[in-house]
Amino acid sequence: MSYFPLMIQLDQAPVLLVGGGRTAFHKARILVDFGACVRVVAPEVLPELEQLPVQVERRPFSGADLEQSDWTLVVAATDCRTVNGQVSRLCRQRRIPVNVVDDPELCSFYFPALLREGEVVCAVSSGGRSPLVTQYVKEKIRQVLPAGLGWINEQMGAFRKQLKGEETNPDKRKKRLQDKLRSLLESQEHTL
Ligand SMILES: C[C@@]1(CC(=O)O)C2=NC(=C\c3[nH]c(c(CCC(=O)O)c3CC(=O)O)Cc3[nH]c(c(CC(=O)O)c3CCC(=O)O)/C=C3\N/C(=C\2)[C@@H](CCC(=O)O)[C@]3(C)CC(=O)O)/[C@H]1CCC(=O)O
Ligand SMILES: NC(=O)c1ccc[n+]([C@@H]2O[C@H](COP(=O)([O-])OP(=O)(O)OC[C@H]3O[C@@H](n4cnc5c(N)ncnc54)[C@H](O)[C@@H]3O)[C@@H](O)[C@H]2O)c1
Repeated sequence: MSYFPLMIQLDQAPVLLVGGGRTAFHKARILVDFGACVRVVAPEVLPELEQLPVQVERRPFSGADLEQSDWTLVVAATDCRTVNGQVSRLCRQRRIPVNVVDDPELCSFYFPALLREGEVVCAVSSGGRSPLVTQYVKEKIRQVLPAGLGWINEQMGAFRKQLKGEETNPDKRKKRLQDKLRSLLESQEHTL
């Protein structure tokens, strides 16, 4: 079954990251970028990972790490399939969403390919089949996005909030929103 693209608020969310190497660093940067409170548990931790705003515990993973069952997400990113598998199994028992970087079958969530323009976020997944496919689709989408989409989105958000208090007729409101978006897009084209 395909994975549902859930847009979840991760600001201040507790996330356990098991592993401190190259892939863990890659995942940590994404999680930190979305405001997560990441705890890294690994015997070795890359210096660049340690320099991120994360909490580091220099030791091997222990089942006790999952006793604190309020993890929003858990990522298993060690180079040991046995440990990654153990993390996945314990998380599933506790119904904690888990990502396993070396086995798509053990993931209850994937990291998508991401495009961000301000608060506009586009996420692509290949269903775990091929990250290169997600990268390809992401780049194709990037090519067709208008310049200044983040700014346009903010302008639309402010206008929509103002309109809610002014226009009670939903059809008229939608028409004015469509006109506003069209004018913002045209104004951006003129600035190119
Ligand atoms: C999209 C992206 C998000 C991110 O992580 O940021 C992401 N991987 C990215 C890149 C990438 N990963 C790998 C390569 C090398 C080429 C290749 O293997 O194809 C490249 C390309 C590169 O390096 O440029 C290696 C790799 N990846 C996985 C395995 C294990 C396996 O499949 O067996 C192996 C083999 C490990 C080994 O060989 O040892 C598994 C997963 N990788 C996923 C996500 C999840 C599926 C998402 C989906 O549904 O597609 C999933 C299932 C789990 C997860 O990690 O969430 C990010 C692109 C971001 C961007 O560029 O925008
Ligand atoms: N999902 C992806 O996008 C992706 C991309 C590349 C590689 N990978 C996979 O990621 C895995 C890790 O690759 P890497 O390059 O990050 O490895 P790495 O050697 O750079 O790092 C491995 C990390 O695992 C830690 N570790 C080992 N045993 C541990 C334990 N018992 N408890 C906690 N931490 C432990 C080590 O201390 C180290 O920090 C590989 O299996 C690789 O196949 C996935």
